[in-house]
Amino acid sequence: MDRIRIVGGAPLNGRISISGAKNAALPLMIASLLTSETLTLENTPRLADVAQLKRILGHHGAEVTVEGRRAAQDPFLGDTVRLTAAEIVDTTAPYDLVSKMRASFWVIGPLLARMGEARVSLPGGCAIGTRPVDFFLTGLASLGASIDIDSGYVVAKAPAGGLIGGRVVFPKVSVGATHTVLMAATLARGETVIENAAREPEIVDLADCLIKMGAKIEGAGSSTIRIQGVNALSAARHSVLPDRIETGTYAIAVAMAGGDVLLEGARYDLLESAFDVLVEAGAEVTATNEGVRVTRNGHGIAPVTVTTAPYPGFPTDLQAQLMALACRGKGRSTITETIFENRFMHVQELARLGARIHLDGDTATIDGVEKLTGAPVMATDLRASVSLVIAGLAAEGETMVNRVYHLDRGFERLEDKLSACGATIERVAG
Ligand SMILES: CC(=O)N[C@H]1[C@@H](OP(=O)(O)OP(=O)(O)OC[C@H]2O[C@@H](n3ccc(=O)[nH]c3=O)[C@H](O)[C@@H]2O)O[C@H](CO)[C@@H](O)[C@@H]1O
Ligand SMILES: C=C(OP(=O)(O)O)C(=O)O
Repeated sequence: MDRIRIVGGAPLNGRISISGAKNAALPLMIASLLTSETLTLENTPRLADVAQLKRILGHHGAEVTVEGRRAAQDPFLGDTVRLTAAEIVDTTAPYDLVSKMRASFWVIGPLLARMGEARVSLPGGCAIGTRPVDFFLTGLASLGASIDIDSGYVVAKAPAGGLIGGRVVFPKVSVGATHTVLMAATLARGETVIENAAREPEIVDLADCLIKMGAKIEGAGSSTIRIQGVNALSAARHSVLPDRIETGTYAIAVAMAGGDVLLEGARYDLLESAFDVLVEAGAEVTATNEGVRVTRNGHGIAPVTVTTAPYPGFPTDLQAQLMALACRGKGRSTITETIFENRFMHVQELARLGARIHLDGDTATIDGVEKLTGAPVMATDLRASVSLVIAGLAAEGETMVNRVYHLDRGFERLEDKLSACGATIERVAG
């Protein structure tokens, strides 16, 4: 299995091109199941999760083809993916496909809306908490679906004549449940109102694409989304939003290693809360015509106090990376995780590099150290893995990050992007 080898100490200088967002590309691809016509998605990142979802959509009958990327112009330019689900050939999403990736569970929304039935295995995904699906089930039930659990599968059936618009009130903000009910409601009869909807930019991106396909949606990006169901959706072309978590990750890497990097194609407006924290930590962050420029020269890293929250709050998907940065802070930082109850798997691995972190329930107290020292490490989820890369960039000597397949789920050619900016980092095949 491949590993990533890093020798720390070099600052980062240059340009990093930001890819299309994993967490936007996945629901957008799933939305292709809502129509028999072709959905064309530009700027789709090359990631293991995207490849896995291609397999899942293929299982349901979608033909997925990739128009070649213009590699000669920009090796990081995203793929244009064409998805055509002319017919749904199977409404069951089996365990062996769904268990590898949580977002694949979301096919339940389009399958149920278009075919009137779906049988979908309970999902897998990053090991960061129990991650139940109760909001999805009550949400779909509010659109008239009957729901049963049978041998690890959710069996959902729409009433005769299809789903019926309804009022869905989520008890807690859920990105996945909002995506799923939003997709299902586009083909339901009448009006659906989603209250306490997730406001993440990826929800807005999905809604924008659904609107291009003919859906009638108002309020995406706010807590209340209104959908008027239509009879059918049609072909559309849409460009996937830039990845704000990849953006934040490289911004934190620059804050950690020092240097001056232009994050090309990044959107400042998608990540203001995290940029505010980085400025507090001593980085300079500037929105430019080409993206976002991040620098840290001369100053040390100041400690931070941060609590993760749904958008527009500080994202849980940057919590591990920020913790790596705080390990080199001059003083005590506090990071509270409010979204997932078990998202601290990076703590014991950061400790291998010399970090001093104390965990108490949902709060980590980090006492910054003068130096981190390279070591072999291994992470059990995507963002935890990249936090170890960030720590390795500032550690003395060699850090070897094992189980790289987690990184490949969410970061496109991470080692190439960082080494182009002067980091000593390489993939070791094995
Ligand atoms: C592919 C994708 O986009 N993944 C993102 C998505 O995950 P995902 O959509 O799985 O996360 P949710 O927003 O649903 O989870 C938020 C919280 O709600 C809870 N919950 C959720 C659904 C449910 O039915 N019942 C329930 O209790 C979860 O356990 C969690 O505590 O949003 C998370 C929160 O921003 C991000 O960390 C993930 O990167
Ligand atoms: C938790 C994540 O992914 P998933 O929801 O697919 O497990 C993530 O992107 O950080």
